[in-house]
Amino acid sequence: MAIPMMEVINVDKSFGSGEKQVKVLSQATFHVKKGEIVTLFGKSGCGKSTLLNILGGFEKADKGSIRHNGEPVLKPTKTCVMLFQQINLLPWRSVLKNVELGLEGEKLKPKEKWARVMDALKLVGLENSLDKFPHELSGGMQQRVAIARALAIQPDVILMDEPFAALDSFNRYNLQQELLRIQKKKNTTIVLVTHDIDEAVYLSDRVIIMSSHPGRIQKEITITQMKPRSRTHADFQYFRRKILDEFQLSTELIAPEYNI
Ligand SMILES: Nc1ncnc2c1ncn2[C@@H]1O[C@H](COP(=O)(O)OP(=O)(O)OP(=O)(O)O)[C@@H](O)[C@H]1O
Repeated sequence: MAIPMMEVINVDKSFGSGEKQVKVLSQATFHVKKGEIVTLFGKSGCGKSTLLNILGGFEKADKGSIRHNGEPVLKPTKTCVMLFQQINLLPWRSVLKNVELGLEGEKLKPKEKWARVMDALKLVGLENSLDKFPHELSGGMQQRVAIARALAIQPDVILMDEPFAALDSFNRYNLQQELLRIQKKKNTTIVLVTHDIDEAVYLSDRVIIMSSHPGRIQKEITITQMKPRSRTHADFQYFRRKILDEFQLSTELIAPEYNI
């Protein structure tokens, strides 16, 4: 059997010490295959971001192991990049320079660097906005720049922590659609954190449901509806309901935009 792209095995994590110690993750185990979009889904505070940070090597697990292509993850690397809800563009750098930032420190010939940056910018549809500065862009466009910066690095895995949460629903829907297009083209592996049920069902191949206090993997739900998915299709509603059922939320609550 092929080695999964990412493996999380029996991960425990606590914060604080003594009486103030709080166990945030317990025995978390899951894997992500190449080219999959896997979403960590659960209530606020259940440990989704902590688990994502551990996957990226930004936090250390107390117990258990994280493997990327079979190798232990001990620190952040450029093979696994993180995209945050806060977009973190440098305001004094143009779109082009912000995307180039991801390649700083890499030994690339100028021509190769240009090709990578332009390829990424074309993928997000910003190849004609090279000289614009972040304040001249909408929130959605800024997040596209951040996605281009991540893509230019050509990572194996992109970790996304609620990347579209700050956007209005039009921009969010648009970018979700764009993300699927880009992901399909590059067969990128994505691990996403969200508490937006629509986003989880629209994007994911698998949704990993987490319970709280401490965070555990409660269930994995494979979303078998064909992509691109219609949000109004009965199958889409079926998977939303299936996720809501995990939280014992009644079916009356399955209105669009419902967030856990
Ligand atoms: N560095 C830290 N030090 C102490 N406690 C922390 C730290 N990071 C997270 N926590 C605590 O761990 C718990 C899980 O936090 P985490 O951010 O992983 O949850 P989450 O599921 O991503 O929440 P949300 O959906 O609200 O972002 C929370 O109770 C949080 O306060």
